This record gives sequence, C-alpha cells and structure tokens, in this order.
Amino acid sequence: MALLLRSVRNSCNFGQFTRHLSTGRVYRAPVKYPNYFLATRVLSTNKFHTSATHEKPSQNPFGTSGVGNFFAKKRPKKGVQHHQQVRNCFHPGISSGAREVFGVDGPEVTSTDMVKAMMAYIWPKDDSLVRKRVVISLSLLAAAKLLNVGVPFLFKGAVDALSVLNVNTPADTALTLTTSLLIGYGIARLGAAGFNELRNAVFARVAQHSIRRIATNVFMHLHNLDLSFHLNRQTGAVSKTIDRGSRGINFVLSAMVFNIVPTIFELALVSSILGIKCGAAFAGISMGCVGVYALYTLGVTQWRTKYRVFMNQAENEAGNKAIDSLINYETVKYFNNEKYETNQYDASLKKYKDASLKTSSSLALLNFGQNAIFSVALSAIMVLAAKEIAAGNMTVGDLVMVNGLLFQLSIPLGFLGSVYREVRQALLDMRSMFMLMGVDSKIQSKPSAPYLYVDRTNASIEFRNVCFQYETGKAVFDQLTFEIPAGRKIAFVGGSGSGKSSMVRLLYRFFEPISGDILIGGQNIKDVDLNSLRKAIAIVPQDSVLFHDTIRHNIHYGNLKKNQDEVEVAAKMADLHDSIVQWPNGYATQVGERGLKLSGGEKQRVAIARAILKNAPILVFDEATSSLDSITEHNILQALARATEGRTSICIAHRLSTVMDADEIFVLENGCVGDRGTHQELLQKGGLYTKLWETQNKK
Ligand SMILES: Nc1ncnc2c1ncn2[C@@H]1O[C@H](COP(=O)(O)OP(=O)(O)OP(=O)(O)O)[C@@H](O)[C@H]1O
Repeated sequence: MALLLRSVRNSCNFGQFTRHLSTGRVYRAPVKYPNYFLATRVLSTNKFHTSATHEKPSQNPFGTSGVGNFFAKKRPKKGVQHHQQVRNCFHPGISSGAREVFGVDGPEVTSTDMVKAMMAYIWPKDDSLVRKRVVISLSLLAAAKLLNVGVPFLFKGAVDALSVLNVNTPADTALTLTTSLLIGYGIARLGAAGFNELRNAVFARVAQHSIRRIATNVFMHLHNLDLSFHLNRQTGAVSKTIDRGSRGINFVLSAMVFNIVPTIFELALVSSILGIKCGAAFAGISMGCVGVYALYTLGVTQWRTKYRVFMNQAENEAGNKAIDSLINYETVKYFNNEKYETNQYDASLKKYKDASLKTSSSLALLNFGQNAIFSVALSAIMVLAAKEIAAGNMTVGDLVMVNGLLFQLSIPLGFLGSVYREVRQALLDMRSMFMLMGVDSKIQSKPSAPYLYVDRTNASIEFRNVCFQYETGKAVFDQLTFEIPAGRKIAFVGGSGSGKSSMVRLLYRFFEPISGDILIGGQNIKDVDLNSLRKAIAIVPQDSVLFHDTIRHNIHYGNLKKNQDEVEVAAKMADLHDSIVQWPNGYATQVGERGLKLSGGEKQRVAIARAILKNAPILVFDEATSSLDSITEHNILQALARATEGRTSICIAHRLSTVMDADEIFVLENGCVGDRGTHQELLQKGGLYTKLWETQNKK
C-alpha cells in the first residue's frame, strides 16, 4: 500500500500539476493550454467556474508564458545590470501588498515605476541591436498606419470618379481613374497588412529578449533573498506571481508599443483630417466621442480594478491550498481527510468565482457603454454628412470617406479600450512581481568584503557570546560560546529544539545573531564575502531534499566542476555506488520530485555523496545517518571518518552511539553549551549527556 501511494504521488510533478489545477484563469489564449482546462474541470469541484467568466483573450502576439523563460538555462550577464536598474526605479516604502502576498515587507510599486522599469529593458543602454529592432518596428508601424489612413481617401476618389461617369467626364477616362484608384486602394491595404506583420516579427524578438531578461532577474533575485523570506512565503503564491507577472509584461510591452501610442497617433490624424476636409463640426463630434469614450473607459476600468485584485488573491490562495494538500498527499490519506481538503480548496475557489463573476459583469457594462458612445457619435456624423450632401457641400465620395475613416477609427478605439483594460490588469499582475523584486535581502556581503580563504589547516570555528532568536521573546541561544580548532571532529547533542540546526544556519549566515560574533579561520563571517563563506562549508542536512533529475545530477550538484569519475568515487564513499549500478537505469535513474522515488536512506546517501564531492574544509552532518539501517550506518560512518579526516567537522546526532568517537562532544542546553568533553568524560559528569545515553541504552 505504501508503495502504491508513493508511486501515485511520484508520478505527479507539482510545479506542472498545480499550474493546471490553479483556478483556471488563463491570461491569454486558452487554446494554448487545453490540458489546463481539462485538468481544472476534472480536479475542481462542481462549483468551479468555467472559462466563460474570463475576459476574452486578446491578440497577444507573444503568447508564450514567461515561465519558460523564467527557467531559461543561460543567464545573460547583462541582466545583472538590469536587475539593479529595475530595482533602482522603485521608491522604498512599506507595502501591505508585499506582506499579503509574500509574508514580508516590500516597497510599494506604482504603474509609472513599472513602465519605467520596462523601458529599461525595451530600450537597453547596453544593447544597440535591441534598440535598432525597436526603431525598425516603429518605422514599420508608422508606414502601416499612414497607408491605413490613406485607404478611405483612395476609396473616396474611386466613388467620386464613378459618380461623375455620366456627367461631364469621358467614360474611358473616369473608368481608368476609378480602376487606378481601386488598384491603389488594394495595394495600400496589402502594404499596411504586410508592414504590420513585419513589425510583429521584428518586435517579437525584442519582447522575448526583454521578458527573458526580466524573468531571469526575478529568478536570480529570489535566490538572493534571505532564507527568512523563503520560510515565510508560500511556493504557490510566488510561482503564480511570477507566472502572471511575466505574462503581464509580455502584454504590456506589445500593447504599449503597438496599440496605445499608435492608436493615439491615429486618432489625432483622423480627427485632423476630418476637421480639414469636412469642417469643424465633424472634427468636434469625433474628438468629443474620443474624449467621452476615454473618460468612460478610464473611470469604469478604475472601478473594476478591485475585482481583479480579489481574483489574484483568491487565485493565490487556491494555488497554495492545492500545493499544500498535494504535497502532503500521504498525510491526507493517513487521516482520511480528503473531504476536508476538498472543502478547503473549494472554499478558496468560491472566492475566486465570486470575484471572477463580478469582473465579467462589470466588463459587460464597460463594453456596452463603449459601444453606445461610439454608435451615438457615428449616427450624429452620418446625419451631418447627409445634410452637407443635400446642401451640395459634400460629395457621395466624401460620405464614403467619412464613414471609412470612422470605421477605421472604431477598430483601434475599440481595441484601445480593451487594451487599456488588459494593460490595467497586466499592470496589477506585474505589480506583485515587481514588489517581489523590491524585497531586499538583509544578509549581504559588505562592499568589497574580503574572500574567506580557509583550508584544512586553518578552518577553525568560533562562536563568541552569540545570542539569537527567530521570534521576539523566544531565545534560541543565550551567550553561546565555543571554539572548534581546525581539523577537529566535534559532535553536538542536546534535546529536540535545543538549537543544533539553528547553530548551523548561523554558521552559513542564513540568519544574523542579535549579538555576538561567529568566526571561521579567525575571520568574522559578517565581514567576509558570503559566497566564499558558503563555499567553505559542506553539509548533509537533516532533510535531504533532492532535485527532480537523475541521481548522477544530484550527486554532481555538490560540485559541478568535478567529472563523472569523481561523482562515482563520492558515491562509493557514501556506500551508494553498488546500489546505483544495480538499478536498471544506473546513474541515469530519475529520483522524482524532491527525491520521492528514493528511500529515506538512499536520499541521505546521495546527500552525503554530494557533500563529499564539494570537498570543503568544513563538513557538517545534521543527523546524516538517521534514516540508515545499522549495517549501512556502520559502513557510512567509516566512510565519513575517512572523508572528515583532517577537516573540521560538526556532527549533529540524536543517536549518541554515532558520535562516541568524536574528539569532543558539546551538549546544547538552555541556549548554550551546558557540558563538553569526550564520551567518557561526559558519562563521568553525570549530566544531560549521561541521561540521554542511559535512556538510549536501556535494555
Ligand atoms: N524559522 C523558524 N522560525 C521560528 N522558530 C524556529 C524556526 N526554526 C526553528 N525554530 C525554533 O527554534 C528552536 C531550535 O530549532 P532547531 O531546529 O535549531 O532545533 P534542533 O536542536 O535542531 O531540533 P531537532 O533536534 O528536533 O532537529 C526550536 O524551538 C524551533 O521551534
């Protein structure tokens, strides 16, 4: 049964799966995500809404999700500068938004900040090729728009030429003129379409390039954030934020360059032409229509925005619930809580549904209002034109031209309305992502911090009066003081929660002590380069979580510069090689998400091999052999004894028999080292160590 449960659980990739399982909101182009809808329908409860509640997908020419780019393997070096550029665009200030989404404080981000930040990507100072492409795209766009505006004029000419056919122009001349004008009309339309498509193709490269850089920067930023951020955040919310944010950027980039700016240009051009050719009344009506249309769209969209915010929050909540529940699949089953989990998930889906329904009904109001404004303006202009024709001031061709111009105007105007809606929504989606970019890492290397050069000869460790707490009023360490000379093997024992793992976190500088100092090789770890500090330590953590990749990759991860032979040597030292070669796929065996396809003992041995491969002067084993049977443990302890020879090592253990041979054993008690000595010395002292030993060895 356990095997069956594990195999079901192993067959799912949570990243992919939860994306399918999320609340079904696809920002654009649902056709591209057929599985997504299938999955939402199958897995969601009956109350689940359908895609009909979403706004219509718009013509996003760059329909790919930013997630693919987000995990792009190659990181452009220039991105580092951009990362800084983007971060510099934000004004610091505490935001409740960042706390809601990520559980941490972060800067508030305005739409102007985001547009500025994006401009740094779309017009990069350090990449002339991208800038050239932007210029070419804009030139193509201008050419397409000019041809487009010319189309109604050519048509007017053709109609007027036909209407004078029987008056005073010879038939042949009129027909030739009409034919030429109609050919010109066809060429203009074709040219406009051709330039538009070319512009799309050129700009696609700019957009994809920018999105990749932004996504890479967000990813890099996430890795630079403190452990405390990652302990507070929920994976579902962060991944949704990045997913929506990257797609938002995609949309805003194309909308800004190709819809908003050119449409305003086209509106101004058409209104001026109407004014010049047909008189002030025509221009007045058309400009009035544009003004009322814009005001109405802005006002209603502003009002609708809150529903989108609710939708995002509810979607994050549902995503988190789904991930949490599915990650704990076995626990849910052990306690028969499937119904409870489903109800919890359904409750968050209901919130999403309610917000989503409000979004769609408000959209209907917006669409209707926009159509009403345009229809009234169109009718007024046509009545005016009819009067002018009757008075002999305009020709039928003029009427056709006015009609053509207005219809031509209605397309970008309608599109501008929907683009504005989408842009507002995309900006909201991006806001969370940029807020994430604004969250600062408190633990960083000081500028020009020296590299920590330590080797086996000088890798001593010292804690001097270290006080530390995760939460106010709950001290973990109170004046913790000890010294480990280079090359010594020290064991840390103590009750559960006495702070053994926290001590290692401080050593890695994942957290800062409130007071006191930690020194490695005589250098305060606060003052040295953070990377060099972490390079000096290899750890087998308490929970050995692996990557969803092959066993070879997971061992190799310890030091990517090592070759495959060295990977196998490390596996041999960790007593794992013989097992691996017996598996059908050997070193190419996939370990499953978080190593779920391996047993606890196998995972632990992969983690040991990985730490051995890192070949650092300081080794930390945090309950490294707790999941092993006695024989394997014995073999590994011998291998570890060889691996730790000459290195400074810290062994954290509950099973005291595994640390008896340590040079010295430190007993953590009440936030400091209560007792220290060799195994025999501690037994003679009769303190906590003796109690633990006697309890463990009771027959
Ligand atoms: N991120 C955190 N936020 C708040 N408290 C924490 C956090 N991590 C650990 N703690 C608390 O700090 C104390 C020390 O935890 P730590 O994991 O260091 O103990 P430990 O000695 O390694 O325990 P064990 O032997 O059970 O693994 C515990 O009371 C724990 O609840």
